[in-house]
Amino acid sequence: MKPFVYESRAQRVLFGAGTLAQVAAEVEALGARKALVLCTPPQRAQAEQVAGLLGERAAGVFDGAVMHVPMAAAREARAVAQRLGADCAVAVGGGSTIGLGKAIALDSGLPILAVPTTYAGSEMTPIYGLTEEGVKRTGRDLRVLPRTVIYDPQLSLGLPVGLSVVSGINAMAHAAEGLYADDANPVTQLMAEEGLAALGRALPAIHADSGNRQARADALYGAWLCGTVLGSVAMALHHKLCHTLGGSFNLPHAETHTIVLPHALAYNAPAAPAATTRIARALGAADAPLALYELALRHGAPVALRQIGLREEDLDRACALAMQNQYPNPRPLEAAALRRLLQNAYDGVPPAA
Ligand SMILES: NC(=O)c1ccc[n+]([C@@H]2O[C@H](COP(=O)([O-])OP(=O)(O)OC[C@H]3O[C@@H](n4cnc5c(N)ncnc54)[C@H](O)[C@@H]3O)[C@@H](O)[C@H]2O)c1
Ligand SMILES: O=C(O)CCC(=O)CC(=O)O
Repeated sequence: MKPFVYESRAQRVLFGAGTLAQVAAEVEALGARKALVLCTPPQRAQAEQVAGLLGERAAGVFDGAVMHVPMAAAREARAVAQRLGADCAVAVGGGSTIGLGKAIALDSGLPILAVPTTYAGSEMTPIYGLTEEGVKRTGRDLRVLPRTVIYDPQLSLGLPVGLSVVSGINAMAHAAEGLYADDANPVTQLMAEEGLAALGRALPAIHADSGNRQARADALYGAWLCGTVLGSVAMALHHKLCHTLGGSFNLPHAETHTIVLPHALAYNAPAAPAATTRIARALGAADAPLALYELALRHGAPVALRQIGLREEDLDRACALAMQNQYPNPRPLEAAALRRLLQNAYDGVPPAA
């Protein structure tokens, strides 16, 4: 075994059906007295329920979370938190809502308590993303890492099946890329394989029955592990492509991950054979990129960028943007090969190296 560094993160995690009932005690344990509850507009009722559980510890509900965290939304949320005298943010929702909490914490140091209701995994990372003037900027800062996470699978029962599948594959992307990260280590690789296997089992079961509580719990467990991997090691080509496509062309995040992942893995497979074998093993498949393509196709997820609103004439600009400020990647980025990858993802054909 090669020498390595593993940095653990200080977070408190409550996992299991009914754990949301602990939210007020957990806010108190953070030493906070006024929590601003964050959500998207469609999740306002869920956020109001959490505010009800918080009682007098609730400063209010702010429902301005938007995908890719536009700077304007971040500024508004920061101003509301300040105006209401909030000393804590409780983010009830997916990556967009947790991302809004991170935008507040980055500015103010306010602690975040995350209640994830999708499988994006943001609650386990010190990574934030902010979008301004059509460019998504990401960074790492320990101030944005949620201090407490409540994984209550009951809250994800209402996540539509389509969103559940793409969100789960978003999490799987964190683990898959984590397996070939240049700073990967045996501990994160163990979590990555376990996370991939848990989601590989859970997503078909949720597709068959969205009310399957065991599958909902498995998916959250997988999201936890995959998110931890993302938060611990470097991202590579796949995440760079998704951030470019999401931030510059306003494509939906989890769907973009779902479509790009098989193609990014096929691009990297010749340079990362051990990681590719481990992904396949976790999924019980012979061919990792194809297994992920089929997981999406068989469970009703989009497999083509043209299906989610990208225009073919945007592919050249997407390729040029992805070549800028590259993330470390096992296979060097070649513009012509990357352009082919994007064309394949646009057309929705099976992945090819
Ligand atoms: N920083 C990180 O580590 C990290 C990791 C992953 C994703 N992200 C970010 O997260 C964002 C995407 O997050 P997402 O894919 O979770 O989507 P999202 O948070 O935008 O949620 C998608 C939609 O589903 C709704 N929803 C969420 N949970 C629901 C539930 N249980 N029942 C019914 N509706 C529900 C939301 O209100 C929203 O309308 C992107 O901006 C992405 O960049 C960040
Ligand atoms: O937008 C962010 O917060 C960064 C997203 C990220 O790094 C993980 C992802 O692309 O799913």
